[in-house]
Amino acid sequence: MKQKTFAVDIDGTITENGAGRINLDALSALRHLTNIGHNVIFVTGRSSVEAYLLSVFGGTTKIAVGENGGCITLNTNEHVLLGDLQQCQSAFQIIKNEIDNVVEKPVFPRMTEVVLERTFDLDLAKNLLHEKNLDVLLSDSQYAFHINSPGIDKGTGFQEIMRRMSISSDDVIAIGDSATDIPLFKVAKTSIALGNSSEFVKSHATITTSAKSGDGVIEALDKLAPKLSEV
Ligand SMILES: O=C(O)COP(=O)(O)O
Ligand SMILES: [Mg+2]
Repeated sequence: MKQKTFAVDIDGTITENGAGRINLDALSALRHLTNIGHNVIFVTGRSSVEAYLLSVFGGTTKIAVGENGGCITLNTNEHVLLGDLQQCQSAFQIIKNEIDNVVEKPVFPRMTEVVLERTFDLDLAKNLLHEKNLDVLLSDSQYAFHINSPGIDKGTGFQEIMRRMSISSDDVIAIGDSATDIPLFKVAKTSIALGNSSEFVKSHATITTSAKSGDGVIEALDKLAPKLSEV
């Protein structure tokens, strides 16, 4: 069996969005895939350190993409910064000064991006930054809004891992729930949108599940099981 690489979102995929509680059956299924020789790599808007720690405690592949693609954690002391924090902070100041209710979300420290509460009109902020010729990226993970550097998203962040690990997109299976996962779907031959995804997100995936979040992960892996024997 050829080794597959699962690129797995966290919030809303293996957790219930907002609460952050892990679906243990889903994590157990991902650990099993790792144990039989596949890669299982978290790709999230959370910090890359949180994702790396989840891989350690969860028993999956010990490398992680965090900050919505802006940062890769390779081990406890090695982080690859793909985004530019200053650039994102400048954009944050601009929208904060001109739009009401633009506030930072209390999250673990970020090295490359700004994370905001979902308390303002994101399209209004996108238009404002476009008028000022600031091409940072604004996105909504359903858990938070993110300001990332131009060209930085989960797809480009994961492609850096694919390059480092010589992983072909033919062997990538992406699993996610929100708009921030669409760039990740695009670098994977197989992509899974969970039942809690919007119709727009589902339209970008090759597989959709009826079950939501972690239960949807299990549903999808059950569907793929015949193709996923030991490596
Ligand atoms: O947006 C976040 O910070 C987390 O969300 P994600 O794990 O679904 O990317
Ligand atoms: Mg998510």
